[in-house]
Amino acid sequence: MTQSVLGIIGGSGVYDLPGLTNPQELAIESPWGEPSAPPVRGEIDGLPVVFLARHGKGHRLGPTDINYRANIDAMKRAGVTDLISVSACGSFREELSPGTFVLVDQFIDRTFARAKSFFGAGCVAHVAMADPVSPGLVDRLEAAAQAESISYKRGGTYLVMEGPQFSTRAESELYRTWGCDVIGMTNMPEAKLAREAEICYATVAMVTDYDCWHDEHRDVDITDILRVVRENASKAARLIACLARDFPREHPACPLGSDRALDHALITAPEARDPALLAKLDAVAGRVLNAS
Ligand SMILES: CSC[C@H]1O[C@H](OP(=O)(O)O)[C@H](O)[C@@H]1O
Ligand SMILES: Nc1ncnc2[nH]cnc12
Repeated sequence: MTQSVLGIIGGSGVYDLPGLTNPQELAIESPWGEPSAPPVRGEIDGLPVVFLARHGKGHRLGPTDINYRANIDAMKRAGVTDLISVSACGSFREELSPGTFVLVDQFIDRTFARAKSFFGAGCVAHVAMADPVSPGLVDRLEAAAQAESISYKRGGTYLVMEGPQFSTRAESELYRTWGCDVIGMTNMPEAKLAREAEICYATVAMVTDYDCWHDEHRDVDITDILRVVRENASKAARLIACLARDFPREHPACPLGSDRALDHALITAPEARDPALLAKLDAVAGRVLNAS
């Protein structure tokens, strides 16, 4: 049996987790570099919870500067089995107004300046990403949103742009024609890396603005985003507290197999593997590497 450890990655405006009892900074060293901040481990109603501020203390890091590999590796080393991203996002739909929480189920990754895999020369792996979000986690987030009377939408496609500049109007219109629902700058490669690390992943995308396509709303700016995020922070804290309270203490097997994503993903023959890379993969891929 694997004990559940709930991980929370807090995005813009979410720099700590009120309600975490006995919080302690973990001094985790990752072979992938520096995480954005030391993960903080505590408990909510007896459930172990690990919080990480994605942009670091004082929002030190922009979306391209974040070491996504170090963050996910650190969460894996902290024992996280199930990971929730709490993120600000722009909306591409009239009905997804600021304040709505979107439980996204798809991503389009338009980022281009980030390390996107733990694997590569010396140990190649290809994990499935058709369904990037763990449906069991979304079920629990939905139940928590209902219990807390938080306005939410289940399902939606999150376009991940490189940033840090917001979209041009032409880009915003283009993403709408693609059927995207929301836009942000951080959930990729985070979701891909969580999958490689066999951690179940889901996103709560908190709508803060209408980007720049809407005739009757002014174009997105940072002041508006931070105002809405601050208004939403207590809702996000209630959602997480409710999720944690009702979360199974034994990690439930992911129906998609996210938590066993490496079972058939490694393609490099054992004799062709690079020992230096294998050493860095001890946490992320130890389960399968130690078995073969
Ligand atoms: C602060 S405005 C843009 C910034 O906010 C979102 O960050 P996060 O996903 O960490 O909440 C968005 O992705 C951008 O990085
Ligand atoms: N409109 C927007 N574009 C990209 N990232 C965002 N984060 C919040 N709003 C955003």
